[in-house]
Parts: sequence; structure tokens; C-alpha cells
Amino acid sequence: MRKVLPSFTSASSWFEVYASFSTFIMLIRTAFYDLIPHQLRSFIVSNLQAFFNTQPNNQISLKINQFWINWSEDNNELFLAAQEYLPTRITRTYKSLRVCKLENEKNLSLAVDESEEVVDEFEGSKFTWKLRKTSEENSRDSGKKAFVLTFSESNRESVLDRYIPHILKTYEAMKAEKRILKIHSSEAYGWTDRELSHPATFHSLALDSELKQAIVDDLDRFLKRKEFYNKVGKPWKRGYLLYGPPGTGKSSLIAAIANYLKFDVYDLELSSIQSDSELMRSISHVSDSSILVIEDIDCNKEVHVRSTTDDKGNGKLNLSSLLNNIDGLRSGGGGGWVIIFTTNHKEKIDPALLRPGRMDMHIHLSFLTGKVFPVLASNYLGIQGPHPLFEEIQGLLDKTQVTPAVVAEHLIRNEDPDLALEALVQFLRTTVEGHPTELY
Ligand SMILES: Nc1ncnc2c1ncn2[C@@H]1O[C@H](COP(=O)(O)OP(=O)(O)OP(=O)(O)O)[C@@H](O)[C@H]1O
Repeated sequence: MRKVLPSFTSASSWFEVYASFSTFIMLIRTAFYDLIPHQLRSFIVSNLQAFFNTQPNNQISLKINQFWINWSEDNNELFLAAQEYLPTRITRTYKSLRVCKLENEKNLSLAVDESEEVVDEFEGSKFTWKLRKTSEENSRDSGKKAFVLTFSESNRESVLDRYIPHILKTYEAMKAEKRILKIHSSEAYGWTDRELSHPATFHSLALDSELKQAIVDDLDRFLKRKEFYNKVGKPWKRGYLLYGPPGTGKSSLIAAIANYLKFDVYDLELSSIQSDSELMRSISHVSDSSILVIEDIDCNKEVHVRSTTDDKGNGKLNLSSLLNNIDGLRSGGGGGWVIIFTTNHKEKIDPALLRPGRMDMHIHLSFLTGKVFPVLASNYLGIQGPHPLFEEIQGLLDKTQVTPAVVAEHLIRNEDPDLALEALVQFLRTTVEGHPTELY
């Protein structure tokens, strides 16, 4: 080794090394300018610049103020979105967080603290967020805040084109998840609302699994096709007809659809409406992304399907014109409506109303079958999995016609699952033997 490496111990040796290094650099420089054509030189220089620009010291910052103009009260939607989104990116490694339990929330709420930096990763790049006050303490705008988003210059385009849209989309999904649904009922003077607290979901519905899947698929298709409906100028709506005997789950299915779509329900009571114009006024107050329910259409004697006047010439409700007017209100997209009609007697409905575009999917809800009984046993008795009495109950159910509502009534009479099932067996035996006490 000694023989190969020169000794750098003396000052003159250092000088020699420096001199030969400078000569080498000069040589490279001359060769770069003399031998490499101008275009190639510019190409190399610009690529080297781009390479060094990606280094961490080339950072860009975006300031996302709470209010677009500080003294106004116009909330910046992006600030709100970041406020909701960032806590989902907080991992256990963070040292300073704000935490609270809100009255209407099941889980603890976390928030980014001003002293904390949140680093998010998106498409393999890092994005750093920090919350800051936008003005001095005691100033007119004190308390107003801004997020500062810092990222590498090389992500300049992806931030605006993809990262921020991704945050806004996540925020929309989180809002929908938390949304408290309402049921609006039509009254003579307008709509009144209350919280829709019906717990039904597709999971808790005792329905044939293929039928459930077909409904969910149809709803998913409806949700996905918003852009398409907008493009072709067709009303973004979907009509369902639910028919079957009372107590077979029509209201439960409506609630399950509302909970699935996160849409409010507008329950239109046709008997409380006196004329077409009143009907149209009510309909025009139904907000976007809602389910309009028109129950028992066959029973409502006031409703005429084709004519606008009754035999005595009085102006009455006309369902056909109602549906045409709904199309008018909905054309060009908007937030989308699901319209659900219910009836116990499908055969009494005018075929003109049954065609696709008005009632796109006809859903038959029927008596309880043995196959779906375990869903009710789980809903009402908390029985998960098989039970020794299931086989007999299922066999009896397949031999008779009992609605899910009647079976549900029997199940809730006794808190003890075994006793409740035994009582149900007794009841079903009597119905099968031809001595039904209550079928629906
Ligand atoms: N298919 C079902 N799955 C689960 N529960 C059901 C089903 N059908 C009925 N039930 C139970 O029976 C009760 C009454 O059912 P629901 O009100 O949904 O029936 P409906 O068909 O709307 O009756 P109606 O025509 O009388 O309004 C519900 O609260 C629910 O507990």
C-alpha cells in the first residue's frame, strides 16, 4: 500500500495534488466546450439542473387559509377537508395531538396540533402539513388559521391535479359516512322532518341473497352513472316498485336503501295533497340526493293515472303528469333521486306507470322462507350461526305463508332465545296444520 499511495504529509505534496486536480478540471472543461456540440451541451446542463431541483431544498409551500379572505366568513372547503383528512394520517408516532369525545360521535376525535407536523404519503411522495395561526394574538383576525402544505417542486403538478382532489374526495366520503339522515313527511303545509333512525341495512334484511345483491348492484350502477346522465341530458333518477303483502319488509328495504346511499327520505303522503299544483310544489322542495317514497299508490283513490280531472271535472292528482314533471325537474343531472313506489297490489297499477324509466326495477317482497330465517334470528335474538331448532322452523316456514313481520313479533316476545324459538315452533305448527291465528 505504501508504494502505491503517495505520501501527503508535506505541504508541497498537497500543492502538487491541488495543481494536478485543477489541471484535470480545466482539461474536462475545455473538452466539454470544444468537443461536445452546443445542443448536446444544453441538454446535459438542463438535465443536471432538473436533477438538482428535485433535491429537498427545492420545496414549495401552499398556504390554505381557513377563510378565503380573512375578514370574510367564507369557509375554505379545502381547509375543512384538510382538517378532517389529516387526523386519519396521524399515526402513533406523533407526539402532540388534540383529542376529544364529541356527543354525537362514537369514536374519539383527533386534531392536528399547531406544534405538530403531519407527513402524508401519496403516490410515493411525501407531503408535509403544518397548522399555523394566520395573524397575531389580539388582532382582529386572531384565532384564524391556515394549513401550510410543503412538498418537493417535482410534485408541483401532482399536488393540484391529483393530491388535492384526492383529499377533497376523501372528505366528501367522510362527510357522507357521518351524515345524519332525515325522513321528511308531507303535510298539508309542507314538509316536516325528523331523524331517520331506522337501523335496517342490507345485512339485516331477511331477503333472498340473490335479490339483495341485484338491488345493491343496481344502486351501485345508479350512483356511478351520474356523469353519463348529465352527458346525455337525461334525468339522473332511478325508480323502484316494491310490492308484496303488508309486513314483508317494504319500509325496512326503503330504510336499508337510504342507509346504503346515505340519502334522506321524503315520504309523500298523497292523501294529504289536493291538486297537481300542490303536488308539484311539494316535489320541487325535495332536495338532491334523496329518496322520494310514494306509498300505496294503488290505494289512493284521489290519484288518477291519465286524466287531470275526475268525473266531476275537479282537478285531481295525476300520477303520470307527476312523473313527467319529475323528469323535467331532474333533467340535466342534479344530485339524483331514487323514487320508490310501494303497493300491496301490483295488478291494480296502470301498466303505463310500470314501464322502465318510471319503475325501472320491480321488487317482489314475499312471505318468509326457511333459507333466510337465520337473519331474523340474528336480528332479534342475537343468534349467530346454527341452532338445534332451526331445521324444524325452516321446514315449517317453507310449508306455510307467514310474513317476516309476524315472525319478528314472535321472536321479540321472549328474551331467552331457546324459549322464543320453541314458541315460534308451536305457532308455526298450528299454521301448517291449518289453524292459523295470524298470518300477517
Ligand atoms: N324482510 C324483512 N327483513 C327483516 N325484517 C323484516 C322484514 N320484513 C319485515 N320485517 C320486520 O317487520 C317489521 C314490519 O316490516 P315493514 O314495516 O318493513 O313491512 P312493510 O312491508 O313495509 O309493511 P306495511 O306494508 O304494512 O307498511 C319491521 O320492523 C321489521 O322488523
